[in-house]
Amino acid sequence: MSETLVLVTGVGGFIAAHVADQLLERGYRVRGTARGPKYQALAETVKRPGLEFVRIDDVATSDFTAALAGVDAVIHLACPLPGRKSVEETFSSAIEGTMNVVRQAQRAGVKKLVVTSSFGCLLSPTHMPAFHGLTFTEQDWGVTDDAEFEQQKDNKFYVYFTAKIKTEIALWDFARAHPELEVATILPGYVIGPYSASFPLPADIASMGTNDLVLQIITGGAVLPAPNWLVDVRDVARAHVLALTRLPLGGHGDARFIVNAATYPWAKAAAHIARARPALAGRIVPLDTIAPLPGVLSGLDNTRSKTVLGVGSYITPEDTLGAAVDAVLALQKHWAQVNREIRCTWRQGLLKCSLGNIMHLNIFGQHMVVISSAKVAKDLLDKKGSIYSDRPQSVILRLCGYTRTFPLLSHNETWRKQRRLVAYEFNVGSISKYYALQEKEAVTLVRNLLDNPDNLMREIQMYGVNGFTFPKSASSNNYDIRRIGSIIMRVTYGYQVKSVDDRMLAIPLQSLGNFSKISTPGAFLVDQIPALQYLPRWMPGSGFLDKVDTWHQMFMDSCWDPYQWSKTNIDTGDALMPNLCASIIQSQEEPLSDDEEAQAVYATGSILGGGLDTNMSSVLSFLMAMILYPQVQAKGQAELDLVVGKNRLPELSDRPNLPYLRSIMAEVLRWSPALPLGIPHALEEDDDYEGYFLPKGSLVIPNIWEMSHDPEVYTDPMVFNPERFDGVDAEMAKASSLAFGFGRRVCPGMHFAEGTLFSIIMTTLATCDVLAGLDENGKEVMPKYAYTSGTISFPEPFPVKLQLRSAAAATLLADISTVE
Ligand code: HEM
Repeated sequence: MSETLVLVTGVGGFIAAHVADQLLERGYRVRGTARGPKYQALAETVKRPGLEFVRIDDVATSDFTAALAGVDAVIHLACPLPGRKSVEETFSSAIEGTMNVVRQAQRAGVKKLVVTSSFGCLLSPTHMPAFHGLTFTEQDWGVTDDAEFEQQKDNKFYVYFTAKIKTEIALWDFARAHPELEVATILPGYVIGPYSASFPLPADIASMGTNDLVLQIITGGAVLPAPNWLVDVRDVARAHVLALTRLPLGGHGDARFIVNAATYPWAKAAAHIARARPALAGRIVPLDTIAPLPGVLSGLDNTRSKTVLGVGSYITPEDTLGAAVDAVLALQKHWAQVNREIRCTWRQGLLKCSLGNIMHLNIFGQHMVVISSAKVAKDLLDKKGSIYSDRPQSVILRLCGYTRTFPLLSHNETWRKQRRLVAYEFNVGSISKYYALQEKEAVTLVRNLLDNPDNLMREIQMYGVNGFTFPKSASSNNYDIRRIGSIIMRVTYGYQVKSVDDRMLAIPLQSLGNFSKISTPGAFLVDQIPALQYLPRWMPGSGFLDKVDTWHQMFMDSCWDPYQWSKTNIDTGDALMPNLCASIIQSQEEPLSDDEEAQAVYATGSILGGGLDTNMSSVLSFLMAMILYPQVQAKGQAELDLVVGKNRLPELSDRPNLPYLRSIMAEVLRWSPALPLGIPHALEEDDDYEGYFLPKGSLVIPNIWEMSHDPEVYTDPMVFNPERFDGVDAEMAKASSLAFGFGRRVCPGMHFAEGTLFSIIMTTLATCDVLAGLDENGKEVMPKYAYTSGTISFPEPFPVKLQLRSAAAATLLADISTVE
């Protein structure tokens, strides 16, 4: 064994472990640094001749005297990946961490230093040049800009790459001032591949390295629409070791090395995995939904890594991807074995994972906390509402205007103002004034469905698939599914929707459809690279900005037009009373200021967005459940016959006397929550929960579907079984409240929503049998429990048939006037 002792910082990390392996194979002695618990685990489990460990808790501030004793060379790799730390900590770990090690090494007389840098040090931290069809060489440098940084400091990638650029500059400045030092830097592309066989496997996603992107692809997550300069971790480790052996290599112009196998976009990687691993293909998002890159991808020139370092030929991207997929699959198996089951399925357009009750993911540097237990959701989102009530901010949604409405506003004063404006109108004490309206609209829905049952599913299909496009040929009466939209327009603005083409509802619906498309994770690169919003309109890749203009205009019209109509018509009597808009306007002694008026416009605009699809989804789930569980239907009808009789239609005032119907409604909300993953919250401060560290800025996703299907709480959770509540309202409330979210962001329309849903349940069951529809051959088609993806989830289309229970029921339905 060689006498040369190399200090490897952050030795448990993805690349560092391979570096240590390769050094040992070449006969070097290795001393690895690791932090507290990691140090303990390494010292106890990794026993190899020539390898020792030393504990360093904070690379930026710790004393390295003991670590550097007798050391001949340092390979410095320890650095957090994007988003793993706050801005200050990222800078401190990257710049101070590197300089602390380098300064102390120089003082200790160590001459040879190899430092891991990044491809990000070759270009601006905006990454715009990545799409300009260039070829980067080691002569290229990223330039940082303090003013731009101020604008971009919420962008984790920008922060990370700024820190890396500053680190490399500081390092080379120091090297120039200390010519006795022999320094080399390694600038790899995205590093993926197998894990070292001699070190412990990563304990969680946060410590997977960039293999988390591979995990994301094979578990149906979004495919990163970013340049992918791809390189195998074994080649990157080899380059570090070769650089060490080749030192001295000259000044910074000569001793930087791009280490990269190929330019291989993530979409191509996804396509390759789908082809090479057919068993995984079904898990990968449909390839045609992956957003195209916004320009011509630039390349990295790796010539010098071959000619100067002697890397020779790189492992091919296909082999690297194969090894990375195997590594990730093995890791999942390993995690499962250590009794922490990981279940990842692509269902609702978002990564839905559960690892025990709470799971921390790090995806493209964005921390995500997925909560799958009602208790944890309440502990965090309810009890610690002061720090768990923010919303993640999306550039594309802001550009289109949607973040003006309070469901998407940050947890700030404007959100508070808007929420207050609607809270009173929809609180449990105020909503009874809308009961009559909800009852009438339920009657109209049932009547229209009896006349033409096909409408419901045909239109729902168009909503789900095309994003709320209206059928061009729909006749003016066929707007059953918009019955709920009609209720909301009536309640919010006092506006009676006149026909299927009524612009006052059609525009908001189209705007909602746009929202659905725009908010799909990963759909717009500008969310990853915010600088794209400033692209000049003539530039390739700026086409999305024209669409943004159209969507923005439609969003503004959808909020302002109905508001203006309502405001103008309060006094003419055309606006039907009561309505939310009138309540807001009339409750003010003075005319609203411009800002107050804008808040009223966006608060009322939020109601249609919040209350339409959610309620529609629940109504469809109710109809599906009635077809699949006829015994439940019969029991509900029996209760109605007993309590209400057959001589009148039920009313919302009957609700207290209809416990079985109440449990049907609770079971609908539990069985098929309309927002299976809720709306993500964002964490405003670092938090600790039962040993988990949850970093500030994390996206907190309440996995409502999992909570509502927890087998430990709900026996046979997939079975629609209202009996599970034993008629106890508190048990029903526990289940149904999950569907409406948590904490300060809890759905403000929940009582109103329950009124609408209950009206439809009771009117349908009192008058009709809900039966399976027929296919073109006259055969019954039983619905399947299958739901569309998207934030709000609908049952996949299924045919339904309503059949009048009696002639008396027909008379009762016909007798109700629906004209106000
Ligand atoms: C079955 C029907 C409904 C369901 C399942 C539902 C569910 C939800 C959920 C899960 C949230 C997110 C809560 C969170 O962030 O933790 C939410 C928010 C919201 N809902 Fe509902 N909702 C329904 C009906 C309605 C109705 C009828 C309205 C309006 C009258 C409405 C207005 C809103 C608004 C404005 C928000 C945003 C609240 C905020 O961010 O402060 N929802 N809803």
